[in-house]
Amino acid sequence: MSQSPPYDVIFAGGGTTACVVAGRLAAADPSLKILIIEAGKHTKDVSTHIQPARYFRNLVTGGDTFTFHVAKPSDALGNRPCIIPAGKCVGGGSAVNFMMYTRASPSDYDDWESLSNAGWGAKDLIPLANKAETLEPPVKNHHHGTSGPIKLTQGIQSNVAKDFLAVAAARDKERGFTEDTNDISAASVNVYSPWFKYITPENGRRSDTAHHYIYNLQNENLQILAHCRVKRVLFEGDKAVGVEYISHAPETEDKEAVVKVYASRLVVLSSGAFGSPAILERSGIGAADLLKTHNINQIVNLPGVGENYNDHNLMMVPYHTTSTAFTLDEIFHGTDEEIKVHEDRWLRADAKGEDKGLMAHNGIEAGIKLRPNAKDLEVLGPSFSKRWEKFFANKPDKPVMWVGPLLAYAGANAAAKGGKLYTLGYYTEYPASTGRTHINSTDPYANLVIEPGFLDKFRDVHFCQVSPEDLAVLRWTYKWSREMARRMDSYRGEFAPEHPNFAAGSAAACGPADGPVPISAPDIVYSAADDEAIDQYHRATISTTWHSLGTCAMKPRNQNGVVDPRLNVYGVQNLKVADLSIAPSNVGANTYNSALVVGEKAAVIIAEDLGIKGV
Ligand SMILES: Cc1cc2nc3c(=O)[nH]c(=O)nc-3n(C[C@H](O)[C@H](O)[C@H](O)COP(=O)(O)OP(=O)(O)OC[C@H]3O[C@@H](n4cnc5c(N)ncnc54)[C@H](O)[C@@H]3O)c2cc1C
Repeated sequence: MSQSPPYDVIFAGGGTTACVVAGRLAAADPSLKILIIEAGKHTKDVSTHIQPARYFRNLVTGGDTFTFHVAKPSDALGNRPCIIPAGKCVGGGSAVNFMMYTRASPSDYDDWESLSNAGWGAKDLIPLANKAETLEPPVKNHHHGTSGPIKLTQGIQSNVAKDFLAVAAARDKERGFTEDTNDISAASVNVYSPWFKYITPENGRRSDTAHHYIYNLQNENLQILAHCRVKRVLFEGDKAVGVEYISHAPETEDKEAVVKVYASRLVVLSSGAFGSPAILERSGIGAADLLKTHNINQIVNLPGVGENYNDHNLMMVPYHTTSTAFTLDEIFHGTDEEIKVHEDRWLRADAKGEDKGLMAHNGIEAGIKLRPNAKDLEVLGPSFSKRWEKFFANKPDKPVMWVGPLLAYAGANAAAKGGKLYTLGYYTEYPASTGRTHINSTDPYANLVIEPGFLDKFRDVHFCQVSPEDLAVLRWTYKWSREMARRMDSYRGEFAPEHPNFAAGSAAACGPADGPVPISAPDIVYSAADDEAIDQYHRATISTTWHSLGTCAMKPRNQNGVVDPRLNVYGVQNLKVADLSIAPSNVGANTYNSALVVGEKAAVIIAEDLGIKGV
């Protein structure tokens, strides 16, 4: 065991939120001694992170910048263990994500505030979302930031995305069109829209928090230890005084060295929805029974730690397309030589000021935050109506699903190789089912016990019922999105291996096609057997949307809360959590933006606590 000199503040985890908080504090008070301890590697100027279109290949090739969490097999998913990847590198999720820009609905943050969290409502947090971003040129609604560190790209280049919006305009006049579905008003939900991207327009680089809050600072008092995994928090009595970590840094002579490092003012856990509750449990903060099972000395009995796991349920449904369709297939699935052509163009363009081409793209340019209309609610039927009435009906800014085209095939089926495909993606914005994550051992490298709860309802040790409302919205959206897809000019049929297994002769049978059906074509009529095939398909296929949150919930302690509204862990001193694990309930959006918001808010709170001005 070795010791090192004290820091003022230590961050356990150097992901999306940590970079925002540490960067803001360091910029406001350059004398503050900050240490960030990150399990993964540095990402500064690393091409596979900064070149946007690389993201899919990073994910499927199982790169070293992810932790691939393996969940427990579940009946609801046909006994399948879901794999839930999370970013593992400086910048965390922001350095590996799909760069799709979306903001939570105002009512999501008001829901957070209503759980005794004064200062966490939409009126408080939307200004912080604006503080984090730059949208240039600004859209007319003035609901975006114009001088924040995180840069956004607008505009549609792809014929596939244009086709999607053209079908919407011709077929679904009721829902309409907006230039900006993230203008934080209910009027922009259930309306088709172009989709912004977390890509810097001037240089075609990913807009992550590592480069835009941390790597751009020249400050020797802000140190980052990469390749180091925090095992537990160190306490003197009930006061957090530091952390113990294991170093795997290539420069460390004694690999596996266990190091203690001390913070004189604050320890912040920022290891994400899986990492932060695990560190708490290994430190003796969690449910008493669990701590006892693992022979961990109990510091605080806090049964909410690791509970309240939330995510979204994702489907990626592929369609054949034309040889002239604008897709990223060559970068997603091509050979190294094919990819190099795109990389060379991206690099060359810097010098010549030219367009950077496909490498500067994320392939997501249009979509809708979808709500069912009256006719759709009839189709959705009684299994969804209770949930609709209770949760959605009076909150018109809450979407039920997100739907939009991804300009590529996002699967691994060899039969798709060499072909051109696009995907219609959809995910459930607020699944009724939730889950949990807990440690299985005191070893920080051991797998966690994760029950994400996808499609599970009324789950206890004896009984599991597949959530009828979650299945109903997925079934409805498969049909809805297929009607959109088959009218797009770029449509050339379904990629059948990744659609439901409809019986031969069914009106819903899938396969290649010569072209789209007319806009006015009748919708496909599905039989009861077809519906069953769709349900089986969803149970066999749905996955994480990589939007894990909620496992150290900011709620009252007697409601399974873990942190208070100033992000302090209940029952101890000098210990906060700052990442998406603190979200008390789900948000109807991709979650990078909420991580930025939590980061900006945490920076303000910590600056107030430490007496730092100018954050
Ligand atoms: C593949 C993928 C695609 C996504 N696509 C989008 C998208 O298009 N749009 C969008 O809005 N959102 C997207 N997201 C979600 C978004 O990126 C995340 O919600 C967000 O980054 C989470 O931020 P966080 O700070 O809570 O955690 P993270 O950014 O995950 O940071 C946690 C960090 O802690 C580190 N850590 C964990 N345990 C330890 C330990 N014991 N010791 C030291 N370090 C530790 C991890 O390595 C990680 O770097 C995506 C996420 C992923 C993974």
